[in-house]
Amino acid sequence: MITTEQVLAALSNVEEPDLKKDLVTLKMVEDVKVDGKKISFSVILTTPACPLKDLIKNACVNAIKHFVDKEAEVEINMTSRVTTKSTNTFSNIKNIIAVASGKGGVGKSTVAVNLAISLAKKGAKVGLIDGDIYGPSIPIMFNLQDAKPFMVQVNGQNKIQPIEKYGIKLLSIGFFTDPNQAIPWRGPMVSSAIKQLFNDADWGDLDYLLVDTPPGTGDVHITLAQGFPVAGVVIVTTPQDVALADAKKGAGMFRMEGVKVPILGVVENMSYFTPAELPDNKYYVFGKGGGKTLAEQFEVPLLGEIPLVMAVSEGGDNGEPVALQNEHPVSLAFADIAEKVAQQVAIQNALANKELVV
Ligand SMILES: Nc1ncnc2c1ncn2[C@@H]1O[C@H](COP(=O)(O)OP(=O)(O)OP(=O)(O)O)[C@@H](O)[C@H]1O
Repeated sequence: MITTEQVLAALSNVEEPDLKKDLVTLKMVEDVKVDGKKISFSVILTTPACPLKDLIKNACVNAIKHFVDKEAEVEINMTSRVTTKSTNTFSNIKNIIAVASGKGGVGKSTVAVNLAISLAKKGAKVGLIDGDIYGPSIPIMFNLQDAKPFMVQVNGQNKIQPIEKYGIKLLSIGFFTDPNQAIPWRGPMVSSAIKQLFNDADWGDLDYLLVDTPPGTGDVHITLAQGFPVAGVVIVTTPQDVALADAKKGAGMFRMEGVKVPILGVVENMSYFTPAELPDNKYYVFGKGGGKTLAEQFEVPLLGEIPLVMAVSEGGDNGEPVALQNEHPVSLAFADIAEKVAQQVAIQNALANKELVV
Protein backbone atom coordinates (compact mmCIF):
# COMPACT_ATOMS: atom_id res chain seq x y z
CA MET A 1 0.00 0.00 0.00
CA ILE A 2 1.30 3.46 -0.93
CA THR A 3 1.71 5.86 1.99
CA THR A 4 1.86 9.67 2.17
CA GLU A 5 5.38 9.30 3.62
CA GLN A 6 6.48 7.53 0.43
CA VAL A 7 4.98 10.32 -1.66
CA LEU A 8 6.79 12.99 0.35
CA ALA A 9 10.03 11.02 0.23
CA ALA A 10 9.74 10.84 -3.57
CA LEU A 11 8.98 14.55 -3.87
CA SER A 12 12.00 15.39 -1.75
CA ASN A 13 13.97 14.45 -4.88
CA VAL A 14 12.37 17.25 -6.88
CA GLU A 15 14.36 20.47 -6.80
CA GLU A 16 12.90 23.97 -7.25
CA PRO A 17 15.35 25.08 -9.96
CA ASP A 18 15.59 28.72 -8.80
CA LEU A 19 15.72 28.14 -5.07
CA LYS A 20 17.99 25.09 -5.38
CA LYS A 21 16.24 23.11 -2.65
CA ASP A 22 13.71 20.31 -2.82
CA LEU A 23 9.96 20.95 -2.75
CA VAL A 24 9.42 19.22 0.60
CA THR A 25 12.16 21.18 2.39
CA LEU A 26 10.71 24.38 0.90
CA LYS A 27 7.24 23.35 2.27
CA MET A 28 5.82 23.60 -1.25
CA VAL A 29 3.87 20.32 -1.04
CA GLU A 30 0.50 20.21 0.72
CA ASP A 31 -2.68 18.08 0.91
CA VAL A 32 -1.12 14.76 0.01
CA LYS A 33 -3.85 12.13 -0.43
CA VAL A 34 -3.48 8.50 -1.36
CA ASP A 35 -6.29 6.23 -2.47
CA GLY A 36 -4.99 2.94 -3.85
CA LYS A 37 -2.92 3.94 -6.88
CA LYS A 38 -4.44 7.42 -6.97
CA ILE A 39 -2.09 10.04 -5.56
CA SER A 40 -3.02 13.69 -5.33
CA PHE A 41 -1.31 16.72 -3.83
CA SER A 42 -0.90 20.47 -4.22
CA VAL A 43 2.33 22.20 -5.18
CA ILE A 44 2.45 25.75 -3.85
CA LEU A 45 4.56 27.86 -6.20
CA THR A 46 6.04 31.24 -5.29
CA THR A 47 3.97 33.01 -7.96
CA PRO A 48 1.05 32.20 -10.29
CA ALA A 49 3.31 33.54 -13.08
CA CYS A 50 5.93 30.86 -12.45
CA PRO A 51 7.73 30.07 -15.73
CA LEU A 52 8.84 26.72 -14.31
CA LYS A 53 5.31 25.48 -13.57
CA ASP A 54 5.22 22.74 -16.22
CA LEU A 55 8.79 21.67 -15.57
CA ILE A 56 8.13 21.25 -11.84
CA LYS A 57 4.84 19.42 -12.49
CA ASN A 58 6.52 16.94 -14.85
CA ALA A 59 9.37 16.40 -12.40
CA CYS A 60 6.83 15.57 -9.66
CA VAL A 61 5.04 13.02 -11.85
CA ASN A 62 8.35 11.43 -12.82
CA ALA A 63 9.51 11.26 -9.20
CA ILE A 64 6.31 9.51 -8.09
CA LYS A 65 6.47 7.03 -10.98
CA HIS A 66 10.15 6.38 -10.38
CA PHE A 67 10.31 6.18 -6.58
CA VAL A 68 6.77 5.09 -5.61
CA ASP A 69 4.91 3.19 -8.31
CA LYS A 70 5.20 3.41 -12.07
CA GLU A 71 1.49 2.75 -12.41
CA ALA A 72 0.43 5.49 -10.00
CA GLU A 73 -2.26 7.92 -11.19
CA VAL A 74 -0.92 11.32 -10.21
CA GLU A 75 -3.12 14.39 -9.90
CA ILE A 76 -1.35 17.64 -9.05
CA ASN A 77 -3.01 20.91 -8.16
CA MET A 78 -0.46 23.56 -9.18
CA THR A 79 -1.26 26.62 -7.11
CA SER A 80 0.65 29.52 -5.61
CA ARG A 81 1.22 31.71 -2.59
CA VAL A 82 3.18 34.79 -3.63
CA THR A 83 6.18 35.32 -1.36
CA THR A 84 7.29 38.52 0.34
CA LYS A 85 10.32 39.66 2.31
CA SER A 86 10.12 38.90 6.03
CA THR A 87 11.03 42.57 6.62
CA ASN A 88 8.09 43.86 4.54
CA THR A 89 6.20 46.38 6.67
CA PHE A 90 2.97 46.16 4.66
CA SER A 91 0.67 43.34 5.67
CA ASN A 92 -1.45 43.57 2.52
CA ILE A 93 1.01 44.53 -0.24
CA LYS A 94 3.45 41.69 -0.82
CA ASN A 95 5.76 43.14 -3.45
CA ILE A 96 6.29 46.68 -4.66
CA ILE A 97 7.92 46.74 -8.10
CA ALA A 98 9.25 50.04 -9.46
CA VAL A 99 9.49 50.56 -13.21
CA ALA A 100 12.18 53.09 -14.05
CA SER A 101 14.15 54.47 -16.96
CA GLY A 102 16.91 57.00 -17.27
CA LYS A 103 15.61 58.81 -20.30
CA GLY A 104 12.04 59.95 -20.96
CA GLY A 105 9.87 58.56 -23.73
CA VAL A 106 11.52 55.14 -23.87
CA GLY A 107 8.27 53.34 -23.09
CA LYS A 108 8.44 53.00 -19.33
CA SER A 109 4.69 53.56 -18.84
CA THR A 110 3.95 51.22 -21.74
CA VAL A 111 6.03 48.50 -20.08
CA ALA A 112 4.53 49.15 -16.62
CA VAL A 113 0.94 48.94 -17.92
CA ASN A 114 1.44 45.84 -20.09
CA LEU A 115 3.41 44.13 -17.35
CA ALA A 116 0.62 44.81 -14.85
CA ILE A 117 -2.00 43.40 -17.23
CA SER A 118 0.14 40.34 -18.00
CA LEU A 119 0.66 39.58 -14.30
CA ALA A 120 -3.07 39.96 -13.64
CA LYS A 121 -3.86 37.61 -16.54
CA LYS A 122 -1.69 34.98 -14.85
CA GLY A 123 -3.94 35.20 -11.80
CA ALA A 124 -1.94 37.54 -9.59
CA LYS A 125 -3.57 40.33 -7.55
CA VAL A 126 -2.10 43.45 -9.11
CA GLY A 127 -2.11 47.18 -8.39
CA LEU A 128 -0.54 49.98 -10.39
CA ILE A 129 0.51 53.42 -9.19
CA ASP A 130 1.20 56.07 -11.77
CA GLY A 131 3.94 57.92 -9.95
CA ASP A 132 5.00 59.83 -13.04
CA ILE A 133 3.93 63.13 -11.52
CA TYR A 134 5.36 65.22 -14.35
CA GLY A 135 3.49 63.35 -17.09
CA PRO A 136 0.92 60.88 -15.75
CA SER A 137 -0.09 58.80 -18.76
CA ILE A 138 -1.85 55.86 -17.16
CA PRO A 139 -5.33 57.47 -17.18
CA ILE A 140 -5.08 57.67 -21.00
CA MET A 141 -3.64 54.18 -21.34
CA PHE A 142 -6.66 52.79 -19.46
CA ASN A 143 -9.15 55.19 -21.06
CA LEU A 144 -9.88 56.64 -17.64
CA GLN A 145 -9.25 60.33 -18.29
CA ASP A 146 -12.38 61.41 -16.42
CA ALA A 147 -12.15 58.94 -13.56
CA LYS A 148 -12.29 60.35 -10.04
CA PRO A 149 -11.67 57.88 -7.23
CA PHE A 150 -14.20 57.74 -4.37
CA MET A 151 -13.36 57.90 -0.70
CA VAL A 152 -14.33 54.91 1.42
CA GLN A 153 -14.38 54.32 5.16
CA VAL A 154 -11.99 51.57 6.26
CA ASN A 155 -11.82 50.90 10.00
CA GLY A 156 -13.10 54.41 10.70
CA GLN A 157 -10.54 56.04 8.37
CA ASN A 158 -11.13 57.77 5.06
CA LYS A 159 -9.28 55.97 2.26
CA ILE A 160 -9.03 56.55 -1.47
CA GLN A 161 -10.59 53.71 -3.44
CA PRO A 162 -8.38 52.73 -6.40
CA ILE A 163 -10.16 52.52 -9.76
CA GLU A 164 -10.39 48.94 -11.09
CA LYS A 165 -9.96 48.11 -14.75
CA TYR A 166 -8.73 45.00 -16.59
CA GLY A 167 -8.39 43.29 -13.18
CA ILE A 168 -5.94 45.91 -11.92
CA LYS A 169 -6.37 48.42 -9.11
CA LEU A 170 -5.10 51.79 -10.28
CA LEU A 171 -4.20 55.14 -8.85
CA SER A 172 -2.64 58.00 -10.76
CA ILE A 173 -1.66 61.48 -9.72
CA GLY A 174 -3.52 62.33 -12.94
CA PHE A 175 -6.86 61.40 -11.27
CA PHE A 176 -6.41 64.30 -8.85
CA THR A 177 -4.94 67.02 -11.06
CA ASP A 178 -6.19 69.15 -13.93
CA PRO A 179 -4.55 67.81 -17.10
CA ASN A 180 -4.43 71.35 -18.54
CA GLN A 181 -2.59 72.80 -15.58
CA ALA A 182 1.11 72.18 -14.95
CA ILE A 183 1.97 71.75 -11.28
CA PRO A 184 5.30 73.10 -10.02
CA TRP A 185 6.20 70.06 -7.91
CA ARG A 186 8.64 70.64 -5.05
CA GLY A 187 10.53 67.83 -3.32
CA PRO A 188 8.40 67.55 -0.13
CA MET A 189 5.18 67.76 -2.17
CA VAL A 190 6.33 64.92 -4.39
CA SER A 191 7.26 62.85 -1.42
CA SER A 192 3.95 63.36 0.37
CA ALA A 193 1.90 62.76 -2.81
CA ILE A 194 3.64 59.43 -3.39
CA LYS A 195 3.27 58.42 0.24
CA GLN A 196 -0.45 59.22 0.09
CA LEU A 197 -0.97 56.98 -2.93
CA PHE A 198 0.46 54.09 -0.91
CA ASN A 199 -0.74 54.77 2.61
CA ASP A 200 -4.08 56.50 2.17
CA ALA A 201 -5.57 54.11 -0.39
CA ASP A 202 -7.65 51.01 0.20
CA TRP A 203 -5.48 48.61 -1.82
CA GLY A 204 -6.78 45.41 -0.20
CA ASP A 205 -4.51 42.39 -0.68
CA LEU A 206 -2.03 42.69 -3.53
CA ASP A 207 0.65 40.30 -4.75
CA TYR A 208 2.37 42.96 -6.86
CA LEU A 209 2.03 46.73 -6.75
CA LEU A 210 3.80 48.23 -9.74
CA VAL A 211 4.92 51.84 -9.66
CA ASP A 212 5.52 53.77 -12.87
CA THR A 213 8.17 56.34 -11.88
CA PRO A 214 9.14 59.56 -13.70
CA PRO A 215 12.17 59.41 -16.02
CA GLY A 216 15.57 59.94 -14.42
CA THR A 217 16.34 59.77 -10.73
CA GLY A 218 14.61 62.17 -8.41
CA ASP A 219 12.30 62.65 -5.46
CA VAL A 220 9.89 59.87 -6.42
CA HIS A 221 12.68 57.30 -6.61
CA ILE A 222 14.27 58.41 -3.35
CA THR A 223 10.90 58.46 -1.55
CA LEU A 224 10.15 54.99 -2.81
CA ALA A 225 13.54 53.47 -2.14
CA GLN A 226 13.96 54.96 1.32
CA GLY A 227 10.37 54.98 2.52
CA PHE A 228 8.99 51.71 1.18
CA PRO A 229 10.05 48.06 1.12
CA VAL A 230 10.56 47.93 -2.67
CA ALA A 231 11.00 44.33 -3.86
CA GLY A 232 12.92 45.40 -6.95
CA VAL A 233 13.12 47.66 -9.95
CA VAL A 234 12.65 46.93 -13.65
CA ILE A 235 14.84 49.14 -15.86
CA VAL A 236 13.42 50.11 -19.25
CA THR A 237 15.64 51.36 -22.06
CA THR A 238 15.78 51.59 -25.82
CA PRO A 239 18.92 50.33 -27.58
CA GLN A 240 19.92 53.92 -28.38
CA ASP A 241 23.23 55.10 -26.85
CA VAL A 242 21.73 58.15 -25.11
CA ALA A 243 18.97 56.04 -23.56
CA LEU A 244 21.47 53.43 -22.43
CA ALA A 245 23.77 56.01 -20.84
CA ASP A 246 20.84 57.43 -18.86
CA ALA A 247 19.53 53.96 -17.98
CA LYS A 248 22.97 53.13 -16.60
CA LYS A 249 22.87 56.19 -14.33
CA GLY A 250 19.33 55.35 -13.26
CA ALA A 251 20.15 51.73 -12.51
CA GLY A 252 23.32 52.83 -10.70
CA MET A 253 21.24 54.90 -8.28
CA PHE A 254 19.32 51.82 -7.13
CA ARG A 255 22.62 50.18 -6.22
CA MET A 256 23.84 53.11 -4.09
CA GLU A 257 24.48 52.83 -0.35
CA GLY A 258 21.32 53.84 1.52
CA VAL A 259 19.12 52.97 -1.47
CA LYS A 260 19.94 49.35 -2.27
CA VAL A 261 16.93 48.23 -4.26
CA PRO A 262 17.49 44.98 -6.19
CA ILE A 263 17.50 45.40 -9.97
CA LEU A 264 15.20 42.68 -11.31
CA GLY A 265 16.39 43.10 -14.89
CA VAL A 266 16.32 45.17 -18.05
CA VAL A 267 13.53 45.45 -20.63
CA GLU A 268 14.71 46.69 -24.00
CA ASN A 269 11.87 48.52 -25.72
CA MET A 270 11.67 49.61 -29.35
CA SER A 271 14.33 46.98 -30.06
CA TYR A 272 13.54 46.85 -33.74
CA PHE A 273 10.85 47.94 -36.16
CA THR A 274 8.72 45.41 -37.98
CA PRO A 275 6.32 46.80 -40.59
CA ALA A 276 2.90 45.14 -40.49
CA GLU A 277 3.17 44.20 -44.20
CA LEU A 278 6.64 42.58 -43.71
CA PRO A 279 6.27 40.69 -40.43
CA ASP A 280 9.55 38.79 -40.85
CA ASN A 281 11.70 41.88 -41.37
CA LYS A 282 13.50 43.52 -38.47
CA TYR A 283 14.98 47.01 -38.79
CA TYR A 284 17.24 47.97 -35.89
CA VAL A 285 16.47 51.68 -36.05
CA PHE A 286 17.93 52.52 -32.62
CA GLY A 287 20.91 50.13 -32.75
CA LYS A 288 21.22 46.54 -31.66
CA GLY A 289 22.00 44.68 -28.45
CA GLY A 290 22.18 47.68 -26.09
CA GLY A 291 19.75 46.25 -23.54
CA LYS A 292 21.71 43.01 -23.39
CA THR A 293 24.96 44.90 -22.82
CA LEU A 294 23.38 46.97 -20.04
CA ALA A 295 22.01 43.81 -18.38
CA GLU A 296 25.44 42.21 -18.57
CA GLN A 297 27.12 45.26 -17.05
CA PHE A 298 24.79 45.11 -14.05
CA GLU A 299 24.83 41.31 -13.98
CA VAL A 300 21.05 41.14 -14.14
CA PRO A 301 18.78 39.32 -16.59
CA LEU A 302 17.64 40.80 -19.88
CA LEU A 303 13.92 40.34 -19.27
CA GLY A 304 12.84 40.80 -22.86
CA GLU A 305 12.91 42.82 -26.06
CA ILE A 306 9.80 44.58 -27.30
CA PRO A 307 9.67 45.67 -30.95
CA LEU A 308 8.45 49.02 -32.19
CA VAL A 309 4.99 48.21 -33.54
CA MET A 310 1.86 50.23 -34.09
CA ALA A 311 -0.31 47.92 -32.00
CA VAL A 312 1.64 49.06 -28.93
CA SER A 313 1.20 52.81 -29.42
CA GLU A 314 -2.39 52.40 -30.64
CA GLY A 315 -3.23 50.22 -27.66
CA GLY A 316 -1.80 52.86 -25.34
CA ASP A 317 -3.61 55.72 -27.02
CA ASN A 318 -7.04 54.11 -27.16
CA GLY A 319 -6.97 52.69 -23.65
CA GLU A 320 -6.68 49.02 -24.63
CA PRO A 321 -3.05 48.01 -24.07
CA VAL A 322 -1.67 45.35 -26.39
CA ALA A 323 -1.30 42.83 -23.53
CA LEU A 324 -5.10 42.44 -23.61
CA GLN A 325 -4.86 40.79 -27.06
CA ASN A 326 -4.08 37.20 -26.11
CA GLU A 327 -2.46 36.03 -29.34
CA HIS A 328 -0.55 39.15 -30.39
CA PRO A 329 3.22 38.42 -30.48
CA VAL A 330 3.96 41.52 -28.37
CA SER A 331 1.36 40.38 -25.83
CA LEU A 332 3.15 37.02 -25.66
CA ALA A 333 6.46 38.85 -25.20
CA PHE A 334 4.97 40.82 -22.29
CA ALA A 335 3.60 37.58 -20.79
CA ASP A 336 7.11 36.16 -20.89
CA ILE A 337 8.55 39.32 -19.28
CA ALA A 338 5.88 39.11 -16.56
CA GLU A 339 6.95 35.55 -15.74
CA LYS A 340 10.59 36.57 -15.57
CA VAL A 341 9.82 39.55 -13.33
CA ALA A 342 7.75 37.38 -10.96
CA GLN A 343 10.55 34.81 -10.95
CA GLN A 344 13.17 37.44 -10.08
CA VAL A 345 10.98 38.83 -7.28
CA ALA A 346 10.68 35.32 -5.81
CA ILE A 347 14.46 34.88 -6.02
CA GLN A 348 15.11 38.25 -4.36
CA ASN A 349 12.63 37.40 -1.59
CA ALA A 350 14.29 34.04 -1.01
CA LEU A 351 17.71 35.73 -0.88
CA ALA A 352 16.47 38.37 1.58
CA ASN A 353 14.81 35.72 3.76
CA LYS A 354 18.02 33.66 3.65
CA GLU A 355 16.16 30.73 2.04
CA LEU A 356 18.55 30.98 -0.88
CA VAL A 357 22.29 31.35 -0.56
CA VAL A 358 24.44 32.10 -3.58
N1 LIG B 1 7.21 49.20 -28.45
C1 LIG B 1 6.57 50.29 -28.85
N2 LIG B 1 6.07 50.36 -30.12
C2 LIG B 1 5.40 51.48 -30.55
N3 LIG B 1 5.20 52.55 -29.78
C3 LIG B 1 5.67 52.54 -28.53
C4 LIG B 1 6.37 51.41 -27.99
N4 LIG B 1 6.71 51.68 -26.71
C5 LIG B 1 6.22 52.92 -26.44
N5 LIG B 1 5.61 53.42 -27.52
C6 LIG B 1 4.98 54.75 -27.65
O1 LIG B 1 5.98 55.73 -27.34
C7 LIG B 1 5.45 56.80 -26.57
C8 LIG B 1 6.20 56.92 -25.25
O2 LIG B 1 5.92 55.76 -24.47
P1 LIG B 1 5.69 55.87 -22.90
O3 LIG B 1 4.74 56.96 -22.55
O4 LIG B 1 5.37 54.51 -22.42
O5 LIG B 1 7.15 56.28 -22.46
P2 LIG B 1 7.71 56.75 -21.04
O6 LIG B 1 9.12 56.32 -20.99
O7 LIG B 1 6.82 56.31 -19.95
O8 LIG B 1 7.60 58.31 -21.20
P3 LIG B 1 7.71 59.46 -20.08
O9 LIG B 1 9.01 60.11 -20.35
O10 LIG B 1 6.54 60.35 -20.40
O11 LIG B 1 7.60 58.85 -18.73
C9 LIG B 1 3.98 56.49 -26.41
O12 LIG B 1 3.25 57.17 -27.40
C10 LIG B 1 3.89 54.97 -26.62
O13 LIG B 1 2.63 54.57 -27.13
